[in-house]
Amino acid sequence: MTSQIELSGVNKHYGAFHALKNINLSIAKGTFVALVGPSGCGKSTLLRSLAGLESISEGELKIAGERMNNVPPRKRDVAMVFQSYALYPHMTVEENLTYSLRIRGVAKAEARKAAADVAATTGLSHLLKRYPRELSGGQRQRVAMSRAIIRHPKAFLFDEPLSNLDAALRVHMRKEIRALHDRLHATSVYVTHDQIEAMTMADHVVVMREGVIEQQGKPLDLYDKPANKFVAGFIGSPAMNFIPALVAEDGKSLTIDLGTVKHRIAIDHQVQTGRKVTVGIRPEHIGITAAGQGIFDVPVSVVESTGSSTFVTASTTPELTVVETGRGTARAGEMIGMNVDPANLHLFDETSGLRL
Ligand SMILES: Nc1ncnc2c1ncn2[C@@H]1O[C@H](COP(=O)(O)OP(=O)(O)OP(=O)(O)O)[C@@H](O)[C@H]1O
Repeated sequence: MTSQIELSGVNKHYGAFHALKNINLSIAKGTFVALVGPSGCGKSTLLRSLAGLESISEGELKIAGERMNNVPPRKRDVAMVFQSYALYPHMTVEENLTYSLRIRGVAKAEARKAAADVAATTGLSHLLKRYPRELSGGQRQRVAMSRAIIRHPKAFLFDEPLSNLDAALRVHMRKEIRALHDRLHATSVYVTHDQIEAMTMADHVVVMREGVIEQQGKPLDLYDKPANKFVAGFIGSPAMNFIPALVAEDGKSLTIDLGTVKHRIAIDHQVQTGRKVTVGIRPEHIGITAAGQGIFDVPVSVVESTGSSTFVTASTTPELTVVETGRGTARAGEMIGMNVDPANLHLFDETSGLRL
């Protein structure tokens, strides 16, 4: 498939600060890509570099096959949708939508027709005469998206567009944005610090840390086979449990260290005997049984239920979190047994953090 956006060896320096480090990323036409990572990892810088709002220090950026390094933002033919909406407060919805066409010389009647068409797609037809202050957060976000759509850009660039909305509306809007992307056969790059948003919306997730792409791939591939401990801890909620361990002399089991107690658990592939590793176990991959019935027993410190699922914290060192479906059976202050399937264990080198 042809690449709509292609970054090769991209670096960005802000003075002495190295904000993007050797970024290589190829985005096929029609793909929805999410850039995720903790605050300050460089995801906004990367998005702004695509838009031309930041210049890149080294490397090459191509959009639809054309080198864009020195092309000004307005000539890149990409549309950015911001968290702050960036609507003109003194203009009606219709004027906000037609403005970018009008300044490009499109005739008034044609621009109004385009606005009406886009508004029909985004459910804004009845709001065209309103001012931004007369709209809800979700409606303003829809105007911001409509304003991007009306230009038929080569790519949509979203910078945390849902951060200002409440939880229920976020869930609704993420479906709406994804549906729009599909309907328009768009190419979208979406920045978020919310890994659930990234996992549910994107075809391709790019996980960044300190200016580096730590891993990129399909959402569930990142969940199933995180390349390192950082990605393992970042993708998945609640976060993966990490336990220090030593590979036993048979190379097929581990001694995990839970503070005061050590336990032997089986692994499903051979690892060098005596190697120090970190074992990762997702909270949803631990089974709870009665004490004495599992592979090992732990004391329960906290039980939190949302009704549909129950979060159990074991007061081991490090603490372990387990998610059970439904109300669960664990009680704070009691002992429980834990079971893990060796196929669900993730092993990382203790020093490098890389997957084994
Ligand atoms: N104009 C600038 N001058 C110097 N440093 C900057 C500038 N803009 C950003 N940075 C630094 O570059 C790093 C990456 O910033 P960026 O805004 O891309 O992070 P982010 O991943 O989008 O974070 P957040 O989720 O908090 O928005 C940060 O450490 C930031 O302090």
